[in-house]
Amino acid sequence: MTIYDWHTGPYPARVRIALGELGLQAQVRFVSIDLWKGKHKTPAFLAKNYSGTLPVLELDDDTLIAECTAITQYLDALNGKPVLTGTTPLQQGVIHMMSKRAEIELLDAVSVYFHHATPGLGPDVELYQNEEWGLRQRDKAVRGMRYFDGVLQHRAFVAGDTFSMADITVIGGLIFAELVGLAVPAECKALLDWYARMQERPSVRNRITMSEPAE
Ligand SMILES: N[C@@H](CCC(=O)N[C@@H](CS(=O)(=O)O)C(=O)NCC(=O)O)C(=O)O
Repeated sequence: MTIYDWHTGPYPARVRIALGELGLQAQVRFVSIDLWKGKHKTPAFLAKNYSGTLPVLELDDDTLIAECTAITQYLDALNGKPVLTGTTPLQQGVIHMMSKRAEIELLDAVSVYFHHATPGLGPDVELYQNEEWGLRQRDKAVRGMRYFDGVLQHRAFVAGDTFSMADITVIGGLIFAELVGLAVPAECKALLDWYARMQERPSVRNRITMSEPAE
């Protein structure tokens, strides 16, 4: 399997953490796509992912899977014993809901702030920016942090009593928030305590050191 990504990216972190949790790192070859130079928007890469985003998983039969949730779902199902996306219909439903909510209310909101209300990837890549929209999404992301703080006041993990894909998506959101200097409100103690625990997981600590042959 080949993964096209950028080693420090928040969305790529989601798949790298999933690979670490599943012990699949050795089965993956990473190829760097330099999004700071707009290499994710070239015709060659758009042919791999219409959306022009990272990461993309390419299987040995040339199948291409984009979208972090889809890639995680595929990897988690490989050995028939899912540990990240749920083993019962109820778990699968709740994990998918909380992961999607983490995308909408936190991770994607921080991403829009980055691309629209900061220099983002630079003027050659950010061809359209709307600062007001970016600032609104920043405020939405902080509300999302408060929401997940409330969730984690009552449960050990984002979707229940075990670690799941939903935790990985919130981790991605907080990685992106750190990158853009968007601090978690100090009063969000449950979220901050949970994040400190998450950063102790080897899959989170070691995500960037995975072998990284540049393209
Ligand atoms: N919905 C996609 C979003 C992926 C995404 O936005 N990836 C970022 C990579 S990173 O910023 O996290 O490194 C990207 O390609 N951004 C480039 C761009 O949006 O132009 C997913 O979940 O995979």
